[in-house]
Amino acid sequence: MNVDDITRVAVLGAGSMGHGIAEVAALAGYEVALRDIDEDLVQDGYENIEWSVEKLAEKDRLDEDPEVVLDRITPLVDLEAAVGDADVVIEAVPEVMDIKTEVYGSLEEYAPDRAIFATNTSSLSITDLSEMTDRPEQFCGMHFFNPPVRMQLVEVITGKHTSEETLETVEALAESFDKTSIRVRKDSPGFVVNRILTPLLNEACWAVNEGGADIRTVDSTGKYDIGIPMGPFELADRVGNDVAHHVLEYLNSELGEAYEPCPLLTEKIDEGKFGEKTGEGWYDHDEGVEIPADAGEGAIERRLLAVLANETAKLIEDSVAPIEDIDEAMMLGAGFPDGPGKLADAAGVETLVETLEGRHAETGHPRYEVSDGLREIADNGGFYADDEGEASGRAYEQISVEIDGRVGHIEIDRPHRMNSITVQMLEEIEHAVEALEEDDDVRSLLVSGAGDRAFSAGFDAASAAPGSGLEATEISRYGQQVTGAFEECPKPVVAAIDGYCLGGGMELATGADLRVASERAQFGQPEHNLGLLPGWGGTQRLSAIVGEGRAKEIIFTARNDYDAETMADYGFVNEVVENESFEERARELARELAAGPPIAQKFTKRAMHAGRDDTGAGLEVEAAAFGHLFTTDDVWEGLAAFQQDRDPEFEGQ
Ligand SMILES: C/C=C/C(=O)SCCNC(=O)CCNC(=O)[C@H](O)C(C)(C)COP(=O)(O)OP(=O)(O)OC[C@H]1O[C@@H](n2cnc3c(N)ncnc32)[C@H](O)[C@@H]1OP(=O)(O)O
Repeated sequence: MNVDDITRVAVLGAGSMGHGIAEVAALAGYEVALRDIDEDLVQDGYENIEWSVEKLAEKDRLDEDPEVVLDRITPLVDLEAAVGDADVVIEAVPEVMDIKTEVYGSLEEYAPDRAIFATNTSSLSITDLSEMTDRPEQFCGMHFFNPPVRMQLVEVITGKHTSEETLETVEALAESFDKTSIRVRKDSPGFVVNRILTPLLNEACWAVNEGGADIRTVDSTGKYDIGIPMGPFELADRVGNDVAHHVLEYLNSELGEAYEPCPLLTEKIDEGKFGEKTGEGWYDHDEGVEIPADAGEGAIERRLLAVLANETAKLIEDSVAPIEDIDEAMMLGAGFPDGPGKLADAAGVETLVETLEGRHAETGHPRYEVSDGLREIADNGGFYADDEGEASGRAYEQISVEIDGRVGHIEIDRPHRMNSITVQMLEEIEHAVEALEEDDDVRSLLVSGAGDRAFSAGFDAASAAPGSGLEATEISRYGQQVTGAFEECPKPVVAAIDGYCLGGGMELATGADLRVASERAQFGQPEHNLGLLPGWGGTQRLSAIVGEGRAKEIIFTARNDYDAETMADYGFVNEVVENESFEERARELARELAAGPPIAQKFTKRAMHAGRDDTGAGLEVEAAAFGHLFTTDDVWEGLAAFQQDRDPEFEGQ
């Protein structure tokens, strides 16, 4: 079956995953049957979808009426009616073998022969499940992440009997759901994301169990030094300690003692402290979770990275997935800032091997045995090393650069985090602008954001940690320099703005000479919501374009929803273009400018910018203030409120 032949999708199980998957399928335009074993369960699932679809509409993220989406979903209890005419059946019933056996038995009886079966299991063998049916070649894993409507990743897992045609169709189906699929090429316990994430959580527990660390130190290391969105304990409380323990027990039974659950984790389970859902886990969630930004320890960082690297290498060695797919999966499925391969390369794979060897000598525990795969990767010079053993790494990791005729195109490329900007990305942008400036064949620059949700939502708030004012002043100065690089570039620069253009992202666009926006673009300088000020030139350069009155309005209101037409009225946006034709129009404009007179363009930019008041002095005050603000309680509050999705309460401290 081809993906174009699919019109009807049946989802079995209306729990949190089932109803989420049904919603995703309906949003993509499929007719969906949502089935569970009793009326109340199906109705609960359907009501959850109603709530979620309404939320999407409120956020302006629906192209059609919510009722139209909801009308595509039929809640049902009768299995035969649910699957009788289905092209694809996605099973998301509880992870209990007996329940699955019963479901697949009946399913085979009612579903048409053409139907593909896909299971959302996270911890059972795809091959075993496929063998419960008469169509194992039409059976594969389709593993979504929670909540499906928000999480970008789908692992498509092959079973022993799965045909290539089935895998390709399910991958295309995931794509039509607007998801990114990675193929798990072997039916291996935990697939990719859980296989890497759970040993990380386990290792965090072992670090505390051995008495050398407390949970806040470990979480501070994970969150602020490695840069994962939550500390390991914070994350375990979010996914549920019971869930993490269950996956570990499964890995332990299938793969051996290296996956022995840490006794401290087992204790939490015995005490019923499952995390957020029970109000208490590693943290007391009535009191809230506060993780210090500066309590990380290098030894713990190396230990966590070493375990990540070892697991990753085992998956590669076992042909479960190549490194590029593993890295992408961990970024999209677990919010890693970079994949484990990239993180390990940055830390030095050889160092991580030594860390594992040292811990193995000390404890004798099998989880520290260095896999053959990791040794080989270390010998080759890293996960992203070429055959000669030199780090080949792509020149850029967080942006992509291409030369299209006479236009140098820089694309900000972190769509899974709204193209938010890290210090590494600033370095890459600076390097790219310099390289394009020096390339005589390039006559104009175009800068845009990957995907259609954001040009950029600003500085990466997840990696920002209040603390050293001096460091923040430096980050501000550096951001000013990079956002100013467009201004100083002698060639004309066009910013192509689609989706959100906020904070540092808007400051980057401010540095461009012309701005083209899609109708759906949204602008703002929301830094005051975080207790900050626009620190990458926003207090200076925005006024030069829209005038001081408008600039103050934009900064003080801290809104994030200025629409493109309004920003065109304010003089910020030069052209607003229909969403569909926007990208082509931005390219066309960049091409037009590339045909202009380079010397006249260079001197025009220089003359116009030289005529401004003393922006240099203003930038210096901005950077000093930005640094000072990073030492205040208000920034703690602002960043915490963003991460916890609530309104901040500023005390002016
Ligand atoms: C000197 C420069 C300073 C600055 O630039 S300070 C930062 C200024 N920017 C902001 O304050 C904007 C922060 N972001 C937002 O308010 C919201 O996002 C949006 C309005 C842009 C979109 O909201 P929604 O449609 O509900 O999406 P979502 O679930 O919030 O975002 C999707 C994923 O993107 C991550 N993300 C968004 N913005 C940032 C950011 N600025 N830094 C780091 N991550 C960001 C989220 O956390 C989430 O990630 P997950 O799916 O893992 O939960």
